[in-house]
Amino acid sequence: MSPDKQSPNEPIENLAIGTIIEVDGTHIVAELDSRILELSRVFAGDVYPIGQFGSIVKIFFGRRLIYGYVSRLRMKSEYEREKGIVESNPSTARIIEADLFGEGEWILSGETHSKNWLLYFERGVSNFPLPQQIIYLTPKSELRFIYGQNQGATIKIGEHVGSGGAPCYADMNELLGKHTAVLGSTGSGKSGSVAAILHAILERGGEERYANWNPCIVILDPHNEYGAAFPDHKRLSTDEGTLKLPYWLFNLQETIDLLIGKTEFVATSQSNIVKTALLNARMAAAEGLGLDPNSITVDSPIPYSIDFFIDRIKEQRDVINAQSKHEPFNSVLQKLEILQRDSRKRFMMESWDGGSDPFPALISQFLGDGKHVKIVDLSGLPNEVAGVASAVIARTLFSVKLWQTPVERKQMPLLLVCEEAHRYVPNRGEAQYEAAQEAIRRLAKEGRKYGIGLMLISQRPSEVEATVLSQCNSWIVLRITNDADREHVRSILPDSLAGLTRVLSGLRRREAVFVGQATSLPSRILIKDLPPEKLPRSHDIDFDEGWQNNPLDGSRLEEIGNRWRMQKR
Ligand SMILES: Nc1ncnc2c1ncn2[C@@H]1O[C@H](COP(=O)(O)OP(=O)(O)OP(=O)(O)O)[C@@H](O)[C@H]1O
Repeated sequence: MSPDKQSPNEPIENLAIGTIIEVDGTHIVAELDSRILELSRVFAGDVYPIGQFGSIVKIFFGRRLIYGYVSRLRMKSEYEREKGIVESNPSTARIIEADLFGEGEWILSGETHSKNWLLYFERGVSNFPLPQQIIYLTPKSELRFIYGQNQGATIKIGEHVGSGGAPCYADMNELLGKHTAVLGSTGSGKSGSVAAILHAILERGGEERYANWNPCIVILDPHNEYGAAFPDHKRLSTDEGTLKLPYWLFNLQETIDLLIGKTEFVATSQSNIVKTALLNARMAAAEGLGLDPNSITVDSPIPYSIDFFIDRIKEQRDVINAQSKHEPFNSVLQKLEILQRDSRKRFMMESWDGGSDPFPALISQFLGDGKHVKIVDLSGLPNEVAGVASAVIARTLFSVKLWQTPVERKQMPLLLVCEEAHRYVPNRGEAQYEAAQEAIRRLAKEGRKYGIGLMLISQRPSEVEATVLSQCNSWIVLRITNDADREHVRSILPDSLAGLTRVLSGLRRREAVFVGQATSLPSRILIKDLPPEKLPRSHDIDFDEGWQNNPLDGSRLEEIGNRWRMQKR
Protein backbone atom coordinates (compact mmCIF):
# COMPACT_ATOMS: atom_id res chain seq x y z
CA MET A 1 0.00 0.00 0.00
CA SER A 2 1.56 3.30 -0.99
CA PRO A 3 1.48 6.31 1.38
CA ASP A 4 -0.23 8.61 -1.12
CA LYS A 5 -3.32 6.40 -0.99
CA GLN A 6 -5.87 6.83 1.80
CA SER A 7 -4.33 6.04 5.18
CA PRO A 8 -5.48 2.55 6.23
CA ASN A 9 -6.16 4.03 9.66
CA GLU A 10 -9.24 5.73 8.21
CA PRO A 11 -12.45 3.67 8.28
CA ILE A 12 -13.88 2.79 4.85
CA GLU A 13 -17.59 3.47 4.82
CA ASN A 14 -18.34 0.75 2.26
CA LEU A 15 -17.03 -1.91 4.66
CA ALA A 16 -19.20 -0.94 7.66
CA ILE A 17 -21.76 -3.63 8.41
CA GLY A 18 -23.24 -3.07 11.85
CA THR A 19 -23.25 -1.47 15.32
CA ILE A 20 -22.18 -3.11 18.57
CA ILE A 21 -24.98 -3.54 21.08
CA GLU A 22 -23.22 -5.69 23.69
CA VAL A 23 -19.65 -6.41 24.80
CA ASP A 24 -19.12 -9.38 27.11
CA GLY A 25 -15.39 -9.94 27.64
CA THR A 26 -14.02 -10.88 24.23
CA HIS A 27 -17.48 -11.71 22.88
CA ILE A 28 -19.32 -8.96 21.03
CA VAL A 29 -22.85 -8.76 19.71
CA ALA A 30 -23.70 -6.29 16.93
CA GLU A 31 -26.84 -5.44 15.04
CA LEU A 32 -26.43 -5.77 11.30
CA ASP A 33 -27.11 -2.60 9.29
CA SER A 34 -30.77 -2.92 8.22
CA ARG A 35 -29.88 -1.58 4.75
CA ILE A 36 -27.86 -4.72 4.05
CA LEU A 37 -29.98 -6.90 1.81
CA GLU A 38 -27.35 -9.08 0.14
CA LEU A 39 -25.12 -10.99 2.56
CA SER A 40 -21.99 -10.05 0.60
CA ARG A 41 -20.08 -6.86 -0.27
CA VAL A 42 -17.78 -6.12 -3.17
CA PHE A 43 -14.67 -4.12 -2.31
CA ALA A 44 -11.69 -3.47 -4.61
CA GLY A 45 -12.85 -6.24 -6.93
CA ASP A 46 -13.19 -8.92 -4.20
CA VAL A 47 -16.41 -10.35 -2.80
CA TYR A 48 -16.68 -10.50 1.00
CA PRO A 49 -19.48 -12.60 2.46
CA ILE A 50 -21.09 -10.99 5.50
CA GLY A 51 -21.51 -13.07 8.63
CA GLN A 52 -19.69 -16.21 7.37
CA PHE A 53 -18.60 -18.27 10.35
CA GLY A 54 -14.85 -17.82 10.81
CA SER A 55 -14.60 -14.62 8.74
CA ILE A 56 -12.89 -11.64 10.37
CA VAL A 57 -14.45 -8.30 11.34
CA LYS A 58 -12.71 -5.26 12.83
CA ILE A 59 -13.45 -2.34 15.11
CA PHE A 60 -11.49 0.93 15.22
CA PHE A 61 -10.16 1.91 18.62
CA GLY A 62 -8.22 5.13 18.05
CA ARG A 63 -5.17 4.08 16.04
CA ARG A 64 -5.59 0.47 17.15
CA LEU A 65 -7.72 -2.05 15.33
CA ILE A 66 -9.43 -4.86 17.18
CA TYR A 67 -10.20 -8.05 15.25
CA GLY A 68 -12.82 -10.74 15.89
CA TYR A 69 -14.00 -14.00 14.33
CA VAL A 70 -17.62 -14.14 13.35
CA SER A 71 -19.14 -16.93 15.40
CA ARG A 72 -22.84 -16.52 14.68
CA LEU A 73 -25.43 -14.74 12.57
CA ARG A 74 -29.06 -14.93 13.71
CA MET A 75 -32.32 -13.00 14.01
CA LYS A 76 -32.38 -10.32 16.67
CA SER A 77 -35.71 -11.64 17.94
CA GLU A 78 -34.06 -15.00 18.76
CA TYR A 79 -31.24 -13.23 20.62
CA GLU A 80 -33.76 -11.12 22.56
CA ARG A 81 -35.83 -14.16 23.49
CA GLU A 82 -32.70 -15.91 24.74
CA LYS A 83 -31.83 -12.86 26.85
CA GLY A 84 -35.38 -12.49 28.14
CA ILE A 85 -35.66 -9.01 26.59
CA VAL A 86 -38.96 -7.72 25.18
CA GLU A 87 -38.69 -8.04 21.40
CA SER A 88 -38.01 -4.76 19.61
CA ASN A 89 -39.11 -3.69 16.15
CA PRO A 90 -38.51 -4.29 13.33
CA SER A 91 -38.61 -8.06 13.64
CA THR A 92 -36.34 -8.55 10.59
CA ALA A 93 -33.30 -7.15 12.44
CA ARG A 94 -30.26 -9.47 12.47
CA ILE A 95 -27.51 -10.02 14.97
CA ILE A 96 -23.90 -10.80 14.23
CA GLU A 97 -21.72 -12.23 17.02
CA ALA A 98 -17.92 -12.32 17.08
CA ASP A 99 -15.07 -13.35 19.37
CA LEU A 100 -12.21 -10.88 19.61
CA PHE A 101 -8.78 -12.45 19.12
CA GLY A 102 -6.18 -9.80 18.25
CA GLU A 103 -5.18 -6.22 17.69
CA GLY A 104 -3.19 -4.36 15.05
CA GLU A 105 -1.86 -0.98 14.10
CA TRP A 106 -0.86 0.39 10.71
CA ILE A 107 2.62 1.91 10.73
CA LEU A 108 4.23 3.82 7.89
CA SER A 109 7.69 2.35 7.61
CA GLY A 110 10.70 2.30 5.29
CA GLU A 111 12.91 5.01 3.73
CA THR A 112 11.51 8.46 2.87
CA HIS A 113 10.93 7.66 -0.81
CA SER A 114 9.65 4.16 -0.45
CA LYS A 115 7.49 4.25 2.62
CA ASN A 116 4.87 1.54 2.99
CA TRP A 117 2.02 0.98 5.36
CA LEU A 118 2.56 -2.20 7.34
CA LEU A 119 0.08 -3.70 9.75
CA TYR A 120 1.62 -4.83 13.03
CA PHE A 121 -0.68 -7.57 14.24
CA GLU A 122 -0.60 -9.26 17.64
CA ARG A 123 -2.75 -12.03 19.06
CA GLY A 124 -4.61 -11.20 22.26
CA VAL A 125 -6.87 -8.29 23.17
CA SER A 126 -6.04 -5.51 25.62
CA ASN A 127 -8.50 -2.84 24.40
CA PHE A 128 -12.19 -3.57 24.35
CA PRO A 129 -14.74 -1.83 22.11
CA LEU A 130 -17.88 -0.16 23.42
CA PRO A 131 -21.52 -0.47 22.48
CA GLN A 132 -22.48 1.84 19.60
CA GLN A 133 -19.14 1.35 17.86
CA ILE A 134 -19.22 0.29 14.20
CA ILE A 135 -17.96 -3.09 12.99
CA TYR A 136 -16.30 -3.36 9.57
CA LEU A 137 -15.41 -6.14 7.16
CA THR A 138 -11.65 -6.71 6.93
CA PRO A 139 -10.20 -6.20 3.42
CA LYS A 140 -7.86 -8.73 1.84
CA SER A 141 -4.90 -6.29 1.95
CA GLU A 142 -5.17 -6.38 5.74
CA LEU A 143 -5.95 -10.10 6.09
CA ARG A 144 -2.61 -11.09 4.59
CA PHE A 145 -0.88 -9.47 7.58
CA ILE A 146 -3.23 -11.21 10.02
CA TYR A 147 -3.16 -14.66 8.45
CA GLY A 148 0.58 -14.50 7.91
CA GLN A 149 2.50 -14.37 4.67
CA ASN A 150 4.50 -16.73 2.58
CA GLN A 151 7.65 -16.33 4.61
CA GLY A 152 10.08 -18.88 5.91
CA ALA A 153 9.16 -22.55 5.84
CA THR A 154 5.54 -22.13 4.79
CA ILE A 155 3.49 -23.95 2.19
CA LYS A 156 0.22 -22.79 0.64
CA ILE A 157 -2.50 -25.33 1.28
CA GLY A 158 -5.62 -23.38 0.30
CA GLU A 159 -7.39 -20.11 1.00
CA HIS A 160 -9.27 -18.56 3.89
CA VAL A 161 -13.04 -18.74 3.55
CA GLY A 162 -14.83 -15.38 3.49
CA SER A 163 -11.61 -13.46 2.93
CA GLY A 164 -11.81 -12.61 -0.76
CA GLY A 165 -9.36 -15.45 -1.49
CA ALA A 166 -6.55 -14.67 1.01
CA PRO A 167 -4.09 -17.59 0.76
CA CYS A 168 -3.71 -19.98 3.69
CA TYR A 169 -0.12 -20.86 4.54
CA ALA A 170 0.92 -23.63 6.88
CA ASP A 171 4.21 -23.66 8.74
CA MET A 172 5.85 -26.81 7.40
CA ASN A 173 8.06 -27.50 10.41
CA GLU A 174 5.09 -27.34 12.76
CA LEU A 175 2.78 -29.25 10.43
CA LEU A 176 5.16 -32.14 9.82
CA GLY A 177 7.55 -32.11 12.76
CA LYS A 178 4.96 -31.88 15.50
CA HIS A 179 2.32 -34.19 14.05
CA THR A 180 -0.94 -33.31 12.35
CA ALA A 181 -4.36 -34.95 12.32
CA VAL A 182 -6.58 -34.73 9.25
CA LEU A 183 -10.09 -35.65 10.32
CA GLY A 184 -13.46 -35.74 8.54
CA SER A 185 -16.38 -37.95 7.56
CA THR A 186 -16.13 -40.11 4.50
CA GLY A 187 -16.11 -38.05 1.29
CA SER A 188 -15.30 -34.78 3.08
CA GLY A 189 -11.97 -34.52 1.24
CA LYS A 190 -9.37 -35.94 3.64
CA SER A 191 -7.22 -37.75 1.09
CA GLY A 192 -7.57 -34.76 -1.27
CA SER A 193 -6.33 -32.51 1.55
CA VAL A 194 -3.38 -34.79 2.30
CA ALA A 195 -2.52 -34.85 -1.42
CA ALA A 196 -2.74 -31.01 -1.54
CA ILE A 197 -0.31 -30.76 1.39
CA LEU A 198 2.12 -33.32 -0.06
CA HIS A 199 2.04 -31.69 -3.51
CA ALA A 200 2.74 -28.30 -1.93
CA ILE A 201 5.76 -29.86 -0.21
CA LEU A 202 7.03 -31.53 -3.39
CA GLU A 203 6.46 -28.42 -5.52
CA ARG A 204 8.84 -26.49 -3.33
CA GLY A 205 11.57 -28.31 -5.23
CA GLY A 206 10.59 -26.29 -8.30
CA GLU A 207 11.60 -23.04 -6.60
CA GLU A 208 15.04 -21.73 -7.46
CA ARG A 209 16.29 -21.57 -3.89
CA TYR A 210 15.24 -25.21 -3.28
CA ALA A 211 17.17 -26.74 -6.17
CA ASN A 212 18.36 -29.51 -3.86
CA TRP A 213 15.08 -30.61 -2.28
CA ASN A 214 14.77 -34.14 -0.96
CA PRO A 215 11.64 -34.67 1.09
CA CYS A 216 11.23 -38.14 2.55
CA ILE A 217 7.61 -39.24 2.85
CA VAL A 218 6.26 -42.73 3.58
CA ILE A 219 2.52 -43.29 3.15
CA LEU A 220 0.74 -46.29 4.71
CA ASP A 221 -2.04 -46.71 2.17
CA PRO A 222 -4.68 -49.28 3.14
CA HIS A 223 -6.82 -48.66 0.04
CA ASN A 224 -4.17 -48.31 -2.65
CA GLU A 225 -5.42 -44.83 -3.56
CA TYR A 226 -2.38 -42.53 -3.27
CA GLY A 227 -0.37 -43.96 -6.16
CA ALA A 228 -2.60 -42.20 -8.69
CA ALA A 229 -1.79 -38.80 -7.15
CA PHE A 230 2.01 -39.18 -7.17
CA PRO A 231 3.18 -40.73 -10.45
CA ASP A 232 6.82 -40.49 -9.43
CA HIS A 233 6.51 -42.56 -6.27
CA LYS A 234 8.04 -45.85 -5.23
CA ARG A 235 5.38 -48.47 -4.67
CA LEU A 236 5.91 -51.10 -2.02
CA SER A 237 3.38 -53.86 -2.35
CA THR A 238 3.07 -57.49 -1.32
CA ASP A 239 1.18 -58.27 -4.54
CA GLU A 240 4.20 -57.35 -6.61
CA GLY A 241 6.78 -58.67 -4.15
CA THR A 242 8.23 -55.19 -3.69
CA LEU A 243 7.41 -54.92 0.03
CA LYS A 244 9.81 -56.94 2.15
CA LEU A 245 8.68 -57.51 5.72
CA PRO A 246 10.23 -60.84 6.73
CA TYR A 247 9.31 -62.53 10.01
CA TRP A 248 12.82 -62.00 11.40
CA LEU A 249 12.33 -58.20 11.30
CA PHE A 250 9.58 -58.61 13.89
CA ASN A 251 10.53 -57.93 17.50
CA LEU A 252 9.46 -60.27 20.28
CA GLN A 253 6.05 -58.64 20.81
CA GLU A 254 5.26 -58.65 17.09
CA THR A 255 6.41 -62.25 16.73
CA ILE A 256 4.17 -63.22 19.64
CA ASP A 257 1.26 -61.32 18.05
CA LEU A 258 1.85 -63.25 14.84
CA LEU A 259 2.38 -66.69 16.37
CA ILE A 260 0.20 -66.74 19.42
CA GLY A 261 -2.35 -63.96 19.49
CA LYS A 262 -3.87 -62.74 22.68
CA THR A 263 -6.84 -64.98 23.19
CA GLU A 264 -5.21 -68.26 24.08
CA PHE A 265 -5.06 -68.96 27.78
CA VAL A 266 -1.67 -70.64 27.45
CA ALA A 267 -0.28 -67.41 26.02
CA THR A 268 2.29 -66.82 28.78
CA SER A 269 3.99 -70.21 28.52
CA GLN A 270 3.96 -69.97 24.72
CA SER A 271 5.47 -66.49 24.91
CA ASN A 272 8.36 -67.84 26.95
CA ILE A 273 8.93 -70.65 24.47
CA VAL A 274 9.01 -68.18 21.56
CA LYS A 275 11.28 -65.81 23.47
CA THR A 276 13.89 -68.48 24.22
CA ALA A 277 13.89 -69.90 20.69
CA LEU A 278 14.05 -66.42 19.15
CA LEU A 279 17.01 -65.31 21.22
CA ASN A 280 18.91 -68.52 20.47
CA ALA A 281 18.16 -68.29 16.75
CA ARG A 282 19.22 -64.66 16.54
CA MET A 283 22.43 -65.22 18.52
CA ALA A 284 23.48 -68.16 16.35
CA ALA A 285 22.73 -66.25 13.14
CA ALA A 286 24.63 -63.21 14.42
CA GLU A 287 27.69 -65.35 14.92
CA GLY A 288 27.37 -66.59 11.34
CA LEU A 289 27.22 -62.99 10.10
CA GLY A 290 30.33 -62.07 12.05
CA LEU A 291 28.43 -60.04 14.68
CA ASP A 292 29.03 -60.29 18.42
CA PRO A 293 26.24 -62.59 19.73
CA ASN A 294 26.54 -61.12 23.22
CA SER A 295 25.33 -57.74 21.95
CA ILE A 296 22.18 -59.28 20.50
CA THR A 297 18.79 -59.01 22.21
CA VAL A 298 15.60 -60.86 21.44
CA ASP A 299 14.42 -57.76 19.53
CA SER A 300 17.57 -57.23 17.42
CA PRO A 301 16.84 -57.34 13.67
CA ILE A 302 19.11 -60.31 12.92
CA PRO A 303 17.91 -62.71 10.21
CA TYR A 304 17.46 -66.35 11.23
CA SER A 305 16.17 -69.37 9.36
CA ILE A 306 12.70 -70.66 10.23
CA ASP A 307 13.94 -74.25 10.37
CA PHE A 308 16.59 -73.27 12.88
CA PHE A 309 13.93 -71.49 14.97
CA ILE A 310 11.65 -74.56 14.79
CA ASP A 311 14.53 -76.77 15.93
CA ARG A 312 15.10 -74.49 18.94
CA ILE A 313 11.44 -74.95 19.93
CA LYS A 314 11.64 -78.73 19.52
CA GLU A 315 14.84 -78.76 21.56
CA GLN A 316 13.04 -77.08 24.47
CA ARG A 317 10.12 -79.50 24.16
CA ASP A 318 12.17 -82.68 23.91
CA VAL A 319 14.02 -82.21 27.18
CA ILE A 320 10.66 -82.47 28.96
CA ASN A 321 9.66 -86.08 29.54
CA ALA A 322 6.01 -85.60 30.38
CA GLN A 323 4.11 -85.69 27.06
CA SER A 324 1.26 -83.78 28.73
CA LYS A 325 3.53 -80.71 28.95
CA HIS A 326 4.33 -80.69 25.23
CA GLU A 327 1.08 -79.02 24.28
CA PRO A 328 2.21 -75.32 24.29
CA PHE A 329 5.29 -76.22 22.17
CA ASN A 330 3.22 -78.15 19.66
CA SER A 331 0.75 -75.33 19.50
CA VAL A 332 3.45 -72.81 18.48
CA LEU A 333 4.85 -75.28 15.94
CA GLN A 334 1.41 -75.83 14.43
CA LYS A 335 0.83 -72.09 14.14
CA LEU A 336 4.15 -71.72 12.36
CA GLU A 337 3.23 -74.45 9.92
CA ILE A 338 -0.13 -72.83 9.20
CA LEU A 339 1.53 -69.46 8.63
CA GLN A 340 4.03 -70.96 6.19
CA ARG A 341 1.21 -72.54 4.20
CA ASP A 342 -1.01 -69.43 4.06
CA SER A 343 -0.47 -67.86 0.63
CA ARG A 344 -1.55 -64.41 1.89
CA LYS A 345 1.22 -64.43 4.46
CA ARG A 346 3.90 -65.96 2.31
CA PHE A 347 5.51 -62.54 1.78
CA MET A 348 6.55 -62.50 5.42
CA MET A 349 7.28 -66.18 5.91
CA GLU A 350 10.00 -66.73 3.30
CA SER A 351 12.88 -68.27 5.25
CA TRP A 352 16.29 -66.63 5.33
CA ASP A 353 18.72 -68.81 3.38
CA GLY A 354 21.69 -68.09 5.64
CA GLY A 355 23.49 -66.20 2.86
CA SER A 356 24.31 -62.50 2.81
CA ASP A 357 22.74 -60.07 5.26
CA PRO A 358 19.43 -58.78 3.80
CA PHE A 359 18.99 -56.11 6.49
CA PRO A 360 20.47 -53.08 4.65
CA ALA A 361 18.13 -53.62 1.68
CA LEU A 362 15.15 -53.72 4.04
CA ILE A 363 15.92 -50.30 5.49
CA SER A 364 16.69 -48.93 2.08
CA GLN A 365 13.26 -49.92 0.66
CA PHE A 366 11.68 -47.23 2.88
CA LEU A 367 14.46 -44.66 3.01
CA GLY A 368 16.77 -45.14 0.04
CA ASP A 369 16.38 -45.11 -3.74
CA GLY A 370 16.05 -41.35 -4.13
CA LYS A 371 12.25 -41.37 -4.51
CA HIS A 372 10.62 -38.69 -2.38
CA VAL A 373 7.35 -40.52 -1.86
CA LYS A 374 7.17 -44.19 -0.87
CA ILE A 375 3.69 -45.65 -0.87
CA VAL A 376 3.19 -48.86 1.08
CA ASP A 377 0.13 -50.52 -0.43
CA LEU A 378 -1.47 -52.44 2.42
CA SER A 379 -4.67 -53.20 0.52
CA GLY A 380 -3.66 -56.77 -0.29
CA LEU A 381 -2.97 -57.74 3.32
CA PRO A 382 -5.45 -59.76 5.34
CA ASN A 383 -6.80 -57.81 8.29
CA GLU A 384 -5.00 -59.89 10.89
CA VAL A 385 -1.55 -59.11 9.46
CA ALA A 386 -2.20 -55.50 8.37
CA GLY A 387 -1.83 -54.41 12.00
CA VAL A 388 1.40 -56.22 12.65
CA ALA A 389 2.82 -55.19 9.25
CA SER A 390 2.17 -51.49 9.94
CA ALA A 391 3.67 -51.92 13.40
CA VAL A 392 6.85 -53.34 11.89
CA ILE A 393 7.04 -50.51 9.34
CA ALA A 394 6.44 -47.74 11.92
CA ARG A 395 8.90 -49.30 14.33
CA THR A 396 11.55 -49.85 11.65
CA LEU A 397 11.34 -46.18 10.63
CA PHE A 398 11.44 -45.05 14.24
CA SER A 399 14.40 -47.31 15.05
CA VAL A 400 16.40 -45.98 12.11
CA LYS A 401 15.81 -42.43 13.39
CA LEU A 402 16.66 -43.50 16.92
CA TRP A 403 20.01 -44.93 15.85
CA GLN A 404 20.94 -41.98 13.64
CA THR A 405 23.39 -39.41 14.97
CA PRO A 406 21.93 -35.94 15.65
CA VAL A 407 23.59 -34.72 12.43
CA GLU A 408 22.05 -37.55 10.39
CA ARG A 409 18.62 -36.86 11.88
CA LYS A 410 18.82 -33.23 10.83
CA GLN A 411 19.88 -34.28 7.36
CA MET A 412 16.92 -36.55 6.74
CA PRO A 413 13.69 -35.74 8.57
CA LEU A 414 10.90 -38.15 7.73
CA LEU A 415 7.12 -37.90 7.44
CA LEU A 416 4.93 -40.97 8.02
CA VAL A 417 1.40 -40.58 6.66
CA CYS A 418 -0.97 -43.00 8.32
CA GLU A 419 -4.35 -43.33 6.57
CA GLU A 420 -7.26 -44.87 8.47
CA ALA A 421 -5.51 -44.23 11.76
CA HIS A 422 -8.48 -45.64 13.69
CA ARG A 423 -7.45 -49.06 12.40
CA TYR A 424 -3.87 -48.88 13.66
CA VAL A 425 -4.36 -46.95 16.87
CA PRO A 426 -7.91 -47.77 17.94
CA ASN A 427 -9.31 -46.35 21.15
CA ARG A 428 -10.10 -49.81 22.46
CA GLY A 429 -7.60 -52.63 22.62
CA GLU A 430 -7.82 -54.93 19.60
CA ALA A 431 -5.42 -57.85 19.81
CA GLN A 432 -4.29 -57.81 16.20
CA TYR A 433 -3.48 -54.10 16.32
CA GLU A 434 -1.77 -54.06 19.71
CA ALA A 435 1.75 -53.91 18.24
CA ALA A 436 0.76 -51.19 15.73
CA GLN A 437 -0.84 -49.22 18.53
CA GLU A 438 2.34 -49.43 20.57
CA ALA A 439 4.56 -48.44 17.61
CA ILE A 440 2.46 -45.45 16.53
CA ARG A 441 1.91 -44.35 20.14
CA ARG A 442 5.68 -44.25 20.62
CA LEU A 443 6.16 -42.37 17.37
CA ALA A 444 3.50 -39.83 18.40
CA LYS A 445 5.12 -39.32 21.80
CA GLU A 446 8.80 -39.29 20.87
CA GLY A 447 8.97 -38.93 17.07
CA ARG A 448 9.49 -35.17 17.03
CA LYS A 449 12.73 -35.47 19.03
CA TYR A 450 14.16 -37.77 16.39
CA GLY A 451 12.92 -35.97 13.28
CA ILE A 452 10.00 -38.22 12.39
CA GLY A 453 6.61 -36.58 11.96
CA LEU A 454 3.19 -38.21 11.83
CA MET A 455 0.20 -37.28 9.74
CA LEU A 456 -2.79 -39.19 11.06
CA ILE A 457 -5.91 -39.39 8.92
CA SER A 458 -9.22 -40.72 10.14
CA GLN A 459 -12.89 -40.65 9.34
CA ARG A 460 -13.71 -41.86 12.87
CA PRO A 461 -11.83 -39.54 15.25
CA SER A 462 -13.74 -40.94 18.23
CA GLU A 463 -12.25 -44.37 17.48
CA VAL A 464 -8.63 -43.19 17.39
CA GLU A 465 -6.75 -43.49 20.65
CA ALA A 466 -7.23 -40.14 22.40
CA THR A 467 -3.66 -39.92 23.72
CA VAL A 468 -2.26 -40.25 20.19
CA LEU A 469 -4.63 -37.65 18.73
CA SER A 470 -3.82 -35.23 21.50
CA GLN A 471 -0.10 -35.55 20.70
CA CYS A 472 -0.88 -33.80 17.42
CA ASN A 473 -0.18 -30.10 17.44
CA SER A 474 -2.17 -29.18 14.36
CA TRP A 475 -5.57 -30.32 13.18
CA ILE A 476 -7.26 -30.02 9.82
CA VAL A 477 -10.87 -30.91 10.51
CA LEU A 478 -13.16 -31.32 7.53
CA ARG A 479 -16.89 -31.96 7.57
CA ILE A 480 -17.94 -34.27 10.40
CA THR A 481 -21.54 -35.39 10.44
CA ASN A 482 -21.43 -37.87 13.30
CA ASP A 483 -22.22 -36.36 16.75
CA ALA A 484 -19.84 -38.62 18.68
CA ASP A 485 -16.93 -37.75 16.36
CA ARG A 486 -17.69 -34.03 16.56
CA GLU A 487 -17.85 -34.21 20.33
CA HIS A 488 -14.54 -36.05 20.39
CA VAL A 489 -12.87 -33.40 18.23
CA ARG A 490 -14.24 -30.72 20.56
CA SER A 491 -12.73 -32.55 23.54
CA ILE A 492 -9.22 -32.66 22.07
CA LEU A 493 -9.12 -29.03 20.91
CA PRO A 494 -8.06 -26.30 23.32
CA ASP A 495 -11.11 -24.83 25.14
CA SER A 496 -10.88 -21.51 23.36
CA LEU A 497 -11.32 -23.23 19.99
CA ALA A 498 -14.08 -25.64 20.89
CA GLY A 499 -16.66 -23.19 19.44
CA LEU A 500 -15.20 -23.80 16.00
CA THR A 501 -16.57 -27.33 16.03
CA ARG A 502 -20.09 -25.90 15.77
CA VAL A 503 -19.65 -25.46 12.01
CA LEU A 504 -18.21 -28.89 11.30
CA SER A 505 -21.42 -30.55 10.12
CA GLY A 506 -22.10 -27.78 7.62
CA LEU A 507 -18.73 -27.59 5.89
CA ARG A 508 -18.55 -28.11 2.13
CA ARG A 509 -16.26 -30.72 0.58
CA ARG A 510 -12.61 -29.46 0.87
CA GLU A 511 -13.62 -26.93 3.51
CA ALA A 512 -11.90 -27.34 6.89
CA VAL A 513 -11.24 -25.79 10.22
CA PHE A 514 -7.46 -25.45 10.55
CA VAL A 515 -6.16 -25.01 14.07
CA GLY A 516 -2.91 -25.52 15.95
CA GLN A 517 0.68 -24.47 15.77
CA ALA A 518 1.05 -24.79 11.99
CA THR A 519 -1.38 -21.94 11.37
CA SER A 520 -0.89 -18.34 12.43
CA LEU A 521 -4.56 -18.23 13.49
CA PRO A 522 -7.31 -20.79 13.87
CA SER A 523 -9.18 -20.44 10.59
CA ARG A 524 -11.81 -21.79 8.30
CA ILE A 525 -10.14 -22.69 5.03
CA LEU A 526 -10.84 -24.16 1.61
CA ILE A 527 -8.17 -26.67 0.64
CA LYS A 528 -6.54 -26.14 -2.75
CA ASP A 529 -8.57 -27.47 -5.68
CA LEU A 530 -6.43 -30.17 -7.31
CA PRO A 531 -6.75 -31.34 -10.91
CA PRO A 532 -7.83 -35.01 -11.26
CA GLU A 533 -4.27 -36.23 -12.01
CA LYS A 534 -3.06 -34.94 -8.64
CA LEU A 535 -5.87 -36.51 -6.64
CA PRO A 536 -5.81 -39.91 -4.93
CA ARG A 537 -7.92 -42.46 -6.75
CA SER A 538 -11.53 -41.98 -5.83
CA HIS A 539 -13.50 -44.92 -4.55
CA ASP A 540 -16.76 -43.41 -5.70
CA ILE A 541 -18.06 -45.83 -8.31
CA ASP A 542 -20.24 -44.16 -10.92
CA PHE A 543 -23.35 -46.39 -11.11
CA ASP A 544 -24.79 -44.37 -13.96
CA GLU A 545 -21.65 -44.84 -16.04
CA GLY A 546 -20.91 -48.39 -14.89
CA TRP A 547 -24.32 -49.76 -15.84
CA GLN A 548 -23.95 -48.43 -19.36
CA ASN A 549 -21.18 -51.01 -20.00
CA ASN A 550 -21.72 -54.59 -21.13
CA PRO A 551 -21.92 -56.92 -18.14
CA LEU A 552 -18.80 -59.05 -17.39
CA ASP A 553 -19.09 -62.41 -19.16
CA GLY A 554 -18.65 -65.87 -17.64
CA SER A 555 -14.93 -66.17 -18.39
CA ARG A 556 -14.22 -62.82 -16.69
CA LEU A 557 -16.18 -63.96 -13.65
CA GLU A 558 -14.19 -67.19 -13.64
CA GLU A 559 -10.98 -65.18 -13.77
CA ILE A 560 -12.13 -63.12 -10.79
CA GLY A 561 -12.93 -66.31 -8.91
CA ASN A 562 -9.44 -67.57 -9.66
CA ARG A 563 -7.82 -64.39 -8.38
CA TRP A 564 -9.76 -64.82 -5.17
CA ARG A 565 -8.80 -68.49 -4.90
CA MET A 566 -5.12 -67.93 -5.65
CA GLN A 567 -4.98 -64.66 -3.70
CA LYS A 568 -3.36 -62.91 -6.66
CA ARG A 569 -4.62 -59.70 -8.24
N1 LIG B 1 -8.34 -30.93 -2.89
C1 LIG B 1 -9.24 -31.41 -3.75
N2 LIG B 1 -9.30 -30.93 -5.02
C2 LIG B 1 -10.22 -31.40 -5.90
N3 LIG B 1 -11.15 -32.33 -5.60
C3 LIG B 1 -11.14 -32.85 -4.36
C4 LIG B 1 -10.19 -32.43 -3.37
N4 LIG B 1 -10.42 -33.12 -2.24
C5 LIG B 1 -11.45 -33.94 -2.51
N5 LIG B 1 -11.89 -33.78 -3.78
C6 LIG B 1 -13.00 -34.52 -4.42
O1 LIG B 1 -13.81 -35.09 -3.44
C7 LIG B 1 -13.85 -36.52 -3.56
C8 LIG B 1 -13.82 -37.15 -2.17
O2 LIG B 1 -12.66 -36.70 -1.52
P1 LIG B 1 -11.69 -37.68 -0.71
O3 LIG B 1 -11.57 -39.01 -1.38
O4 LIG B 1 -10.46 -36.91 -0.42
O5 LIG B 1 -12.55 -37.85 0.61
P2 LIG B 1 -12.18 -38.65 1.93
O6 LIG B 1 -12.63 -37.81 3.06
O7 LIG B 1 -10.75 -39.05 1.91
O8 LIG B 1 -13.11 -39.91 1.80
P3 LIG B 1 -12.88 -41.41 2.37
O9 LIG B 1 -12.85 -41.32 3.85
O10 LIG B 1 -14.08 -42.14 1.87
O11 LIG B 1 -11.58 -41.89 1.78
C9 LIG B 1 -12.64 -36.88 -4.39
O12 LIG B 1 -12.87 -38.01 -5.17
C10 LIG B 1 -12.48 -35.66 -5.28
O13 LIG B 1 -13.30 -35.77 -6.40
